[in-house]
This record gives sequence, C-alpha cells and structure tokens, in this order.
Amino acid sequence: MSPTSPHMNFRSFVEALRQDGDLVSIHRQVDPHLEAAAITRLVYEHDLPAPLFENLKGAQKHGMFRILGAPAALRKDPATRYGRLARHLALPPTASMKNILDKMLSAADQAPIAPTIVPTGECKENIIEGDQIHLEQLPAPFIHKDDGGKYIQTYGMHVVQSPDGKWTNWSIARAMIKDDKHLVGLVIEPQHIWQIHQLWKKEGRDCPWALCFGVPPAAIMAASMPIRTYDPAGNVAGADGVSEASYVGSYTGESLQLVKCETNNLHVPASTEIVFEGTLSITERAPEGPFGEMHGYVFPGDTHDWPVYNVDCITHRDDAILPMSACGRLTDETHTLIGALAAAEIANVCRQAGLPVKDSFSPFESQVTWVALQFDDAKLRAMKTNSQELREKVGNLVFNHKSGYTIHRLVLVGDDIDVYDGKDIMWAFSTRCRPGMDETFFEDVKGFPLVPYMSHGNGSPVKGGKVVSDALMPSEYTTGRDWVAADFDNSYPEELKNQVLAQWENDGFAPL
Ligand SMILES: Cc1cc2c3c(c1C)C(C)(C)C[C@@H](C(=O)Cc1ccccc1)N3c1c([nH]c(=O)[nH]c1=O)N2C[C@H](O)[C@H](O)[C@H](O)COP(=O)(O)O
Ligand SMILES: [K+]
Ligand SMILES: [Mn+2]
Repeated sequence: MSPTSPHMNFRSFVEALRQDGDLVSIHRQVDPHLEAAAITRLVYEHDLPAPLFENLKGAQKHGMFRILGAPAALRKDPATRYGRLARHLALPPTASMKNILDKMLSAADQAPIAPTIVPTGECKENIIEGDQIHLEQLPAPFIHKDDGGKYIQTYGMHVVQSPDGKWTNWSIARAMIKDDKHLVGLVIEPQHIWQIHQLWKKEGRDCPWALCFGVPPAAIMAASMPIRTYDPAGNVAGADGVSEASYVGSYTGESLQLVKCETNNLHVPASTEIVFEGTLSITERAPEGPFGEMHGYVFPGDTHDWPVYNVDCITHRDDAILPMSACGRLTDETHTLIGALAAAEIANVCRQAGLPVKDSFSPFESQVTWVALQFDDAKLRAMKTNSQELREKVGNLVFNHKSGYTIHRLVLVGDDIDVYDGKDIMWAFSTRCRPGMDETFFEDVKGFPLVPYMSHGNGSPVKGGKVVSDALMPSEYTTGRDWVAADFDNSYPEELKNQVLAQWENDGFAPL
C-alpha cells in the first residue's frame, strides 16, 4: 500500500479537503459538457471550496470517473488563503505563499531522493486495453463553450523519458480528446516535454508516454515548475539530470513509490487515480484548440496543429477522480502554480548568477505576465551598479532562460516592498519607474505566444515584447532610501502607533 498522507496520495488529499471544510460534494447528476466547468469557474471567481462531482452524466461502471474541480485554487479566508496549495506539500493551512515557494525551492540545494519501484498499487485496480478503450465515451469535461474539444487533460502529469533513459520528466501540458484512441495537445518549445520529443524525433521512434491524472499532490507541484533538471541554461546537456521524481523526494523528504506501466517501461506513482499509457507521436499532428487560457481569453476558431498522443492502455482506481483546471480569469491553477513557481525558479536563477534577489512573486493583478524581483538594498549598493546596467543584466539572464518563458515584465523593487502584495507592487511600479527612461525592452528573446498581445497583437507571436521595469529609485543604488512612506507604519512614532492600536476597539472600530 503506497503512502496515504494527503501530499503523497491524491485520494487522501481529497479527503483532507473535506476535513478542512474545503470541499463541496455534489451528488446530483452534473453534465461534464460545460456544467461541471461552469460551476468550477464560479468557484474560482469567488475563492470557494473545491467542487467534487460525484455523479457525472455518462460516468461508466467502476466509477470511471468523478471530477474534482479547482484542485489548487484559493480559499476565501485571508488567514488560510493558500491552504489548498499548502495541503499539496504537508504545510499548515495558514502557510503563506512564501512558505510554499521556499519549500519548493528547498530541494534545489538538497540531495535528490530517488523514487522507489514497488510491484503494484491502487492505480492497477482496473486495467483497460486495446479495443476496450473508448475515450469518446468517457465523461470528459468540455470546459469553455468556444473550446475546440473536450479538454480531459488540464491537471494530469505527463511522463516522458530521454531515449538514453537518463532523464524522466514530469510536467503538465494541456490535451484534448481527438478520437476514441487519441489525444492532441500542446508540445511547445522550450518545455521539457518538447525537448524530449525532439530527442525521440532524432531517434526516429515515437516517444513512450504516460499521462497520470490524480497523482501525489507533491508531485504535481514539481510537474508545474520549470525546475532545472539539466544544465543551468535549461537545455538538454546529455549529462545526468535530476528528474522531477527525485526533486519531489528532496522537498518531501520521502521516496515516491512508482509502479511500472503495463505497456511500456515508464513508471508512474502507484496511487495515481487514472493512468493513460501509450506514445507521443513524432510524425502525427492534428488540429488542437482553441482553449480558454490562463490570460482569460479564448479566440473562437483559433486552431493549430500539435502532436497526437496514442492511448494503448488505461489503468485506474475504483471510483477514480479526474482533477480539472477550468482555467481562465483569476484565480485558478494557471495563476497560483504557473506564475508562482516560475517566479520562484527565476529568483533561484538570479541568485545562482550572484544577484542579491531576496524574494519574487508573479502578481495575480498582472494575470501572471509579470514577476516582481525584490532586491536586498544594502547588497545592491555594494554592487556599485546603476539602473541601466542592472536592467540589462537581469533581462538578458531571465529572458534567455526557460524559467522566464511565460513572463513578459520583470519589475525590480527594493526590500520595503512586499512582492506577495499586489498593491505594494503596483505602488512601486506606478511611482518609482519612469516609463521609458527606467525601462529596457527586449525584442530579441523568446516570447510567450499565449499572451493575447503576442498571438493576436501587432508583432511576432513568438519573439520579443518583454521589458525590465526598474522600480528601484536612484537613491537605492547609492545612499539608500531618501523618502518616508506616508502610511501608518512609517509616518508615526512607535509609541503613538501602539497607543492608537490599544485604543482602536474602545474608540469604536472593529478589530483590524
Ligand atoms: C499548472 C498548469 C501548468 C501548465 C498548464 C496548465 C496548468 C493547470 C493548463 C493545462 C490548465 C493550461 C496549459 C496552458 O495552456 C498554459 C501554458 C503554460 C506554459 C506554456 C504553454 C501553455 N498548461 C500548459 C503548461 N505548459 C505547457 O507547455 N503547455 C500547457 O498546455 N503549463 C505549465 C507547465 O506545467 C510548466 O511550464 C512546467 O514548468 C513544465 O514542466 P517542465 O517542462 O519545466 O518540466
Ligand atoms: K516540471
Ligand atoms: Mn522538467
């Protein structure tokens, strides 16, 4: 029996949400065609408990399957805002986003803990092969009315491996049902699934593949993070890379239990809810999309060809649960995970390059197209540098690194700004960064085509459109801050502040 703790077992994770009062089980019949996603979308837009659809129209015997919506979204109560994410990492529900990202980065300087191969697990309770596979008959969700198909894959984990077997990558990439036996989905440069797909193209063989829905929550966090499993530039170096499985072992402190696939030599977490086994074609492509995406738009009819996945075998738990991210406008997993985890890795890359970056976050108000980098002011002054030099150094480093792929603006701030507070970032950006003069634009770097002003804007969809905006004031480079903030914290003597706070409720105000 594999570990049953919530961060190591998806089914236990769902039960933990129920214990936390962070789950709404819906027993009435719900249609996977738009209805389940519509309910989930409203949950995202109001930070409500995760919906578990227990009775999907069209669900087959053996419970194939139920759907859990909003698996890593926000809780309404500010005190436990990130509680659902914290559950992914065995952190307390009151954990801050900083606690969560520090935990994810803690593996970077710890020895990897390799996974353990076990003979069997819950994911083997039901096995469906060959002509019994009918993807079109599954209650797969249709997520946005203008999508190009049923996006069954929005929170599952792709498993692919380099032909030399040295590097096994775990990542999330979307895919929709193409026909009874095939999916089609984004395999886009510079993602690791794209890098490994390229290696198999050189081999001239289809890429063995597995797609795991409902994996240990600690694993899906690494799958969503651009961790450097190869050389610092994020490219395939041919050397022995650290695979996500070992990285997960580092930050959980325990070895993940994996079982071998039925039809290929890949391994998957033993407690996975649903496993698709097969190949990612190196030749076949098919029309994919459009899809309601992370920046909050769907462009009807915007279909492009992407590689085809061929499903040879399905294994699953009894009463299996498919996790679903009905992504779009704030706030869903494409914001809480893609933005946050990219920001964490970008800070790591900056620190490895000797830059005094203390903290980083991707503000939701920017629809996770920005990352704010907080500099240690004292160490910045010791660098004896200037704005233009620093902007060029940071931009050339980050915008040429894989972790910077989805980010189009870097905002440099001092350590009086809380990067996890969108109001603080907008205050610094709006008042300390002179448009043009304090900014350096980068047109000769890889652009992220999913940003609407890229794919449907005036320039190249895949090149440029990036900027470093310096919201550090000139004094922060030389003598130190030469201003006082006109706010309660900074503009009143300590004893007066204490006196005001002590009198606060007696004066008739509600507690802060
Ligand atoms: C949490 C989440 C993450 C992604 C995606 C979605 C969700 C919920 C969905 C499926 C909802 C949306 C979809 C996107 O449309 C968003 C997107 C993001 C980044 C690149 C392309 C698309 N997507 C996704 C994604 N990466 C993609 O290569 N096509 C993808 O389809 N990602 C990001 C991806 O997992 C990260 O970049 C990892 O670092 C990749 O791992 P490595 O390559 O570094 O090993
Ligand atoms: K990953
Ligand atoms: Mn990777």
